[in-house]
Amino acid sequence: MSLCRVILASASPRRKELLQHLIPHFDIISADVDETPLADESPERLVARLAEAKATKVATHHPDKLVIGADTIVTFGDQIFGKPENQNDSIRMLSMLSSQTHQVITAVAFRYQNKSFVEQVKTQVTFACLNEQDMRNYWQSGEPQDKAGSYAIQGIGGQFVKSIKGSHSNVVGLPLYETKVMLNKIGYLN
Ligand SMILES: Cc1cn([C@H]2C[C@H](O)[C@@H](COP(=O)(O)OP(=O)(O)OP(=O)(O)O)O2)c(=O)[nH]c1=O
Repeated sequence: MSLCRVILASASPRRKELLQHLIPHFDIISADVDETPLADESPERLVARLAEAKATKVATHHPDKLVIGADTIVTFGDQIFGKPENQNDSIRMLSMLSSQTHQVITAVAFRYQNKSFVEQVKTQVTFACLNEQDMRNYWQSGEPQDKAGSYAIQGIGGQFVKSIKGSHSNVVGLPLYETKVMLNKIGYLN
């Protein structure tokens, strides 16, 4: 039996790497949840609901642990971009993001002692102008497939980003500063 007090409810290698900056030892149990938005669900409601659903799913079997779930989405106008379904979907998203500013929202949910704590963080990202060939080549790299909005700021997709306003780690999938504040609030890092 593991002696770790914390479980990260995520299959994302990025979240694992980021959380390692705050907590030396934790277990990982991924939580598979249906990420389809509900009818008329706002981006803020969606991202919070999914982060909480991931944490709760794992916490059901581990009530004595701090379980951390997270979800990241990209919003542009009234559109919500999750992971691309295929190359056309990726090109559709990136074409809309080209030369524009969009928002990345990550919600972080803690499930601890039968209570939920959810925070969300927003980062503004401004893209350079992308042409069709850039987007096709990018798809072939394999990077956009499992990323919200179809890009990774921490990888090849970083060259599409002219500027950001707000937390960089939030775009990658776990806002480090805000997560640390949450850990402090529940007394974990004190
Ligand atoms: C915009 C952007 C997203 N992403 C990633 C963060 C998330 O891992 C992913 C969005 O999908 P999520 O559903 O938030 O997470 P996930 O399926 O990867 O992992 P899990 O649900 O098991 O926790 O997109 C980047 O890595 N870089 C970026 O620049």
